[in-house]
Amino acid sequence: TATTGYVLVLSDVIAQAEYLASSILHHAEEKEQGETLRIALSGGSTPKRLYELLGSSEYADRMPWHKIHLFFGDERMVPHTDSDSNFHMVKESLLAHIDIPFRNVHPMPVLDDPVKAAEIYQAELQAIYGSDTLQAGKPLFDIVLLGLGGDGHTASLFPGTPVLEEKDKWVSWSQPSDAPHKRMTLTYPAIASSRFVMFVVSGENKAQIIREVRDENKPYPSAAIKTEGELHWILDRAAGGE
Ligand SMILES: O=C(O)[C@H](O)[C@@H](O)[C@H](O)[C@H](O)COP(=O)(O)O
Repeated sequence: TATTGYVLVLSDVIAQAEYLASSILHHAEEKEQGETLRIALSGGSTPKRLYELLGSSEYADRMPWHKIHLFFGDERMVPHTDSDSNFHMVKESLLAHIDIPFRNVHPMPVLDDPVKAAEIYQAELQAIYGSDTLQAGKPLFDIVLLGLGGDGHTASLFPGTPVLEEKDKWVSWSQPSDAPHKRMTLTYPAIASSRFVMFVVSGENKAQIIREVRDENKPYPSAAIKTEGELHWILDRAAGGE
């Protein structure tokens, strides 16, 4: 079944972050008492502005953080204190500024053995999901935020890496040829078990790859992203063009 969704081009990265923050607030407020909103956060530089906005006076006290669980779509296998760590970036830009229950934040574990680390994170997801198998109609995530690399990668699903073939595991790892660190990542099946996948991409330097992924459907890892729900592209004008 074709994935439904839309492309939204906002005037700039500020409007892009505002749109996403208000969208996340809307989805959180929709949740009944006792229900939770599960968000898989993306790493890299683009979403930092959104995290800073969610951690700012404009949103920090308005968000029902007790209802929100934050997961990671991927991670660099470096200590969480390292400046290359996605957890570190999220901690600095968001977690340090909000009052969210500790148990609602789910960083990817970083171990020397990435296979073990992936198993631990999968077990954590399965415990929260309440089953070891993903079920149609029961999404693991409400929202999965994804970025887009110049080589067409997303999360840590890099071109030519074995993790692209993963059909069962929810979490796995990869060693991209040109990336300094091993990576841990959600797999296609885990990302697909979602209500909303939102590609958040900005900057003129991404305009070409977006066209190739979206319009020319070139076989990039990001072009193979599927979701049970809706797939949206939330772009700034520089990336999305007119
Ligand atoms: O850990 C990461 O690096 C990301 O999850 C990765 O998939 C990122 O989203 C893209 O590389 C885009 O990165 P920028 O936003 O920095 O362009």
